[in-house]
Amino acid sequence: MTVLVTGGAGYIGSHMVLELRDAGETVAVIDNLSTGFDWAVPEDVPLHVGNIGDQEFVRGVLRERKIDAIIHFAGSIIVPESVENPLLYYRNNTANTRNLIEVAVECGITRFIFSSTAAVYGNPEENPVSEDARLFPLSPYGRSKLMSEEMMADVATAHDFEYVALRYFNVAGADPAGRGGQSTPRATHLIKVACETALGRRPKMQIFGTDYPTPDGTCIRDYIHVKDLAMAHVAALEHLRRGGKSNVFNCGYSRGFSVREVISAVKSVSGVDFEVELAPARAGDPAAIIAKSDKIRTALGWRPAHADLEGIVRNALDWERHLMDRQKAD
Ligand SMILES: NC(=O)c1ccc[n+]([C@@H]2O[C@H](COP(=O)([O-])OP(=O)(O)OC[C@H]3O[C@@H](n4cnc5c(N)ncnc54)[C@H](O)[C@@H]3O)[C@@H](O)[C@H]2O)c1
Ligand SMILES: O=c1ccn([C@@H]2O[C@H](COP(=O)(O)OP(=O)(O)O[C@H]3O[C@H](CO)[C@@H](O)[C@H](O)[C@H]3O)[C@@H](O)[C@H]2O)c(=O)[nH]1
Repeated sequence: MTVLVTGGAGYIGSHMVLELRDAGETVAVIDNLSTGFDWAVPEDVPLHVGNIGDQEFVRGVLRERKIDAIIHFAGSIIVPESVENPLLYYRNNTANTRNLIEVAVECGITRFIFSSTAAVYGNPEENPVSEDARLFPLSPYGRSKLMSEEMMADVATAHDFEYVALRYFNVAGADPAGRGGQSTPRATHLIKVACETALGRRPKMQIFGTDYPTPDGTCIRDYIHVKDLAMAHVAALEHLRRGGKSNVFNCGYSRGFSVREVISAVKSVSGVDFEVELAPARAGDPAAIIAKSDKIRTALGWRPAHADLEGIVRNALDWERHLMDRQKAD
């Protein structure tokens, strides 16, 4: 039986593929390579290049391989871009997920794991925020993911279909063994941007917003190592295979760092005091968001092993150096 990973050529999906392979699973990938890379998929893992919203294409892949479960990462991920182009997000994240689920149900695939996001909470009334808090996304990105969660709940009621929605907080870092990392050009994620600046790939970086109601005025986020996140999916897959029911879990460490604290960590780990400018706040950014994570620890037995900001930054910097060497060699 094969585990199908959509978006498996992207940042998180490619780590998932590595983790599944390490566990001896048979894996196949669907990716349209819009932000992913074919080289990020190991050569012995079949890569089907196409759109998850294209039902004929997906049906063909599901019929060709005996699929035991789908882990669905494919999507568009940038909060400010979703504010500028909401219809792109409702198509790629909501409509395409709908099309994928419809074919999954038609082909009798009953186990589905979905990449949701902390952005479904918006600005939480309480931090750390628990899964049953009020859901009030501030951006089309967050709403596009919340709609998918609601759709999956309805499908699970109507059909033989169980899902786990994992609400990721801010994913960062790279494979500690150096096999993968975040490779997107023009990335917008804080840790990646700061690492690029430390290594001279950008002349300077900006802090977006300095008068948020937080101790140092900058936004607070819960940064989770991509390897711990991949392990959360392994635990979710085991849960569904044991006959576990549909559920929603936060993926974070229950602690937050401000933008200034993250930049200090990158400066200290890299040893480079790079230039940082203060800039206006970005649209759609909540002030602070930290995961309550007891539910996934208790229900799925998830035990993070890389919850250390310096370690996350070290792995991210190592991957950035690897990308620079790769580009020099090309
Ligand atoms: N990175 C984060 O901090 C974060 C946080 C919360 C949730 N997520 C979610 O995790 C998932 C993966 O994010 P990522 O950071 O790895 O991003 P990414 O852009 O690196 O990966 C997304 C992958 O999906 C592919 N893709 C996009 N649309 C597709 C389509 N219609 N058909 C087929 N393939 C398609 C892209 O080519 C890419 O390889 C996304 O669903 C994202 O919303 C990410
Ligand atoms: O150059 C930069 C980049 C970011 N930030 C700030 O850093 C924080 C984190 O930003 P970023 O790394 O872009 O992540 P988020 O906007 O919090 O969104 C990420 O984390 C969400 C979960 O919390 C996911 O759903 C999204 O897909 C993912 O992009 C925010 O306050 C940004 O304003 C800066 O100040 N300067």
